[in-house]
Amino acid sequence: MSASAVILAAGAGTRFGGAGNKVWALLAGQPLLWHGLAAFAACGAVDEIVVVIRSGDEERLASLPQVGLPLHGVVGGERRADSAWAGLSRAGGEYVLVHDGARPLVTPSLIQRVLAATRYHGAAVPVLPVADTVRRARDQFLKSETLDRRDWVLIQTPQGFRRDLLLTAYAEAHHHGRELPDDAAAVLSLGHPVATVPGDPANLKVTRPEDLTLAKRILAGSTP
Ligand SMILES: Nc1ccn([C@@H]2O[C@H](COP(=O)(O)OP(=O)(O)OP(=O)(O)O)[C@@H](O)[C@H]2O)c(=O)n1
Ligand SMILES: C[C@](O)(CO)[C@H](O)COP(=O)(O)O
Repeated sequence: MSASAVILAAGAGTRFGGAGNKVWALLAGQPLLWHGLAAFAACGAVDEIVVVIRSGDEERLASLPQVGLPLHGVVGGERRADSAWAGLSRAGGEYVLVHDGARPLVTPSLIQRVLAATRYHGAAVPVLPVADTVRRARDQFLKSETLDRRDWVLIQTPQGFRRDLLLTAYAEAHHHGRELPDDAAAVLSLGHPVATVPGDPANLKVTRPEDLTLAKRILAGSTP
């Protein structure tokens, strides 16, 4: 049963600031994107990687050190969902794992965990419990509304799906003009269940500059 990884690297990196797309920022001497590619190659359960890049990044992608799996570069779109669709359209596996290129600390064991649950349930995502109180706030002041955190989880990637299911879900979402924060949202809107597996607190999304500092500390094995 073949599996493809679709790694999304076509964002603008607006919140990260600075020049260029954050997936090319260096972590331990290699771009953030490369670390994710290496983890998928090391997991031993994926047959190919589709890397979704911005137009103009083709040479940069080709110049990355090889990771030992076939890499196919495709150009992404304006929104994350557009890029996921572009990657999905190139993926050939029976199963697909869609991953943020901005999550460099994904591990082979997390990938294997997601893929095993995906094979069983058709759709699976890694999640973290919410440790802090979650309360609505506006204009720098708290509102009284507080969520029961036991009912909520934080969602990570990679998110795994049967490829035919995710293709149908994205086609439907596009047809209805739905905004999709992640890939699971498309599948959930079909009414299909999405299983959860334990995520990894270290699998952070590098969103702002301080996240890169944290990722460096985690990789160096020091206490954040
Ligand atoms: N049109 C887009 C938007 C996002 N992504 C990718 O999706 C992942 C998660 O997105 P996010 O963290 O929001 O990245 P950016 O869109 O680059 O950041 P920002 O929203 O701050 O501009 C990133 O790996 C990003 O490269 C993508 O491939 N195509
Ligand atoms: C897919 C995701 O990483 C799950 O937590 C998240 O939804 C991406 O959000 P972003 O605003 O595109 O960073």
